[in-house]
Amino acid sequence: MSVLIVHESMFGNTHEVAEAIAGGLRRGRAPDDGVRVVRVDEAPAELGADVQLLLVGGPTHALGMTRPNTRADAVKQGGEPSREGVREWIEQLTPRADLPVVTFDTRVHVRLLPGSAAGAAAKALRHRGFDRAERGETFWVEGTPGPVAPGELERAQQWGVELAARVSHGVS
Ligand SMILES: Cc1cc2nc3c(=O)[nH]c(=O)nc-3n(C[C@H](O)[C@H](O)[C@H](O)COP(=O)(O)O)c2cc1C
Repeated sequence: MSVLIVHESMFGNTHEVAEAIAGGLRRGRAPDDGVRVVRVDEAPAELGADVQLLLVGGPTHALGMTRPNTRADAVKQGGEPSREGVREWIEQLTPRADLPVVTFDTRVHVRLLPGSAAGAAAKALRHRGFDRAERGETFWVEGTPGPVAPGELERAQQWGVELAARVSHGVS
């Protein structure tokens, strides 16, 4: 089994979460099996046949996935520029209806602030033809630049362990 974790991150928080999930997946699996963490602007538009689980993660911007204007805003606030985001990647991705896909995101914990990049990405993936795409977890950050809130990286790692078990049992 090979797991591909495609993620977008402007201040590094979603990247830390992606690495923690990868750590959990590796802990839950044989050591030399493939778990790859890839930035969205280096991710392939065609997924290899070896990919048996796809995780897609990104920061929540303006209640959903990032857009060019929200990314420009993040860069003004000190974020790293990115050629494209999860939204644009999904739009040109060759669909695989059979592939289990689980999304995740990062957000700030503000009361009554709705919206999640994970929810929006799962919907966009299903619309694109990934019939098995589902919304996964949200991980909290303490402000726009971060850091990741206490305990969230441990929770991400634990989630990775659970995802590994799910796939290796063939349930997904
Ligand atoms: C332009 C912009 C819009 C944002 N909008 C939201 C939002 O609607 N809801 C939210 O919870 N967080 C929002 N945030 C905070 C981001 O979710 C936070 O910066 C992100 O989770 C950090 O992840 P990263 O380090 O991987 O970029 C916004 C941040 C920026 C820069």
